[in-house]
Amino acid sequence: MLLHIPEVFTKAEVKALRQTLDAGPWADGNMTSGHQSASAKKNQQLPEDSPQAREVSALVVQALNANPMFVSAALPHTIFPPLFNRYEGGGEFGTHVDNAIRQRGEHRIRSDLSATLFLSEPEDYDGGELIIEEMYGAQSIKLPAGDLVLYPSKSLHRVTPVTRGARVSSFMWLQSLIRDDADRESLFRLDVAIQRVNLDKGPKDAAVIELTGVYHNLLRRWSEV
Ligand SMILES: O=C(O)CCC(=O)C(=O)O
Ligand SMILES: [Fe+2]
Repeated sequence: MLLHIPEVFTKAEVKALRQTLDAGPWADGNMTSGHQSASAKKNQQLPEDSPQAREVSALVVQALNANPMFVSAALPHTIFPPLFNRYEGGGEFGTHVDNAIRQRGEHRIRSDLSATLFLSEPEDYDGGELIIEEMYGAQSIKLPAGDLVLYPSKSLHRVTPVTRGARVSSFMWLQSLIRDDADRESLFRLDVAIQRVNLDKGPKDAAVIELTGVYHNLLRRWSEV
């Protein structure tokens, strides 16, 4: 499932984050690539240990953990520290699949989900669409600054050349409590449905209580903690 999560950050927050990021020591983007994706990648990244990357990375994780739609859809186990990239002057990222395992120091995660948080407004650059190949065909994603797209790490994806302006974003991987995409999507849809019934009938309604029990019992069966 591919999910658009609006307004992870407000416009004012994006502006402040961008001020920090833009002052950082941007470098060639091939520092986090696997062998195949390195040949496909033409962009810049902030070194993960730079103070700017560390500061904004922590804010991104904090905002995501406080975002109910993100938590419900991703059911995060561990979010690998978000990174930052910039494409300009024809920069692009050819078709690739993300590495299955990410390691930093002694932390190792399996990448179940990938996400891009857009930090440039779409009208400020041409190109830079994130094209994700899904079962039903390719989806082209270009979101307002502050919005995020969440997608299964197993999907082939690419970023089209940026021919005007610059596209700055935060990109990240996470391990989910639920490894299987279909199981995770079912839990998300069940949660959304429970919230709707809850709004309609209130939290003491027998159906809401029963369905909430089913949600937690499925989570208990399927989660890896
Ligand atoms: O820039 C993006 O939106 C995606 C980046 C990406 O696919 C990657 O770094 O693996
Ligand atoms: Fe990727």
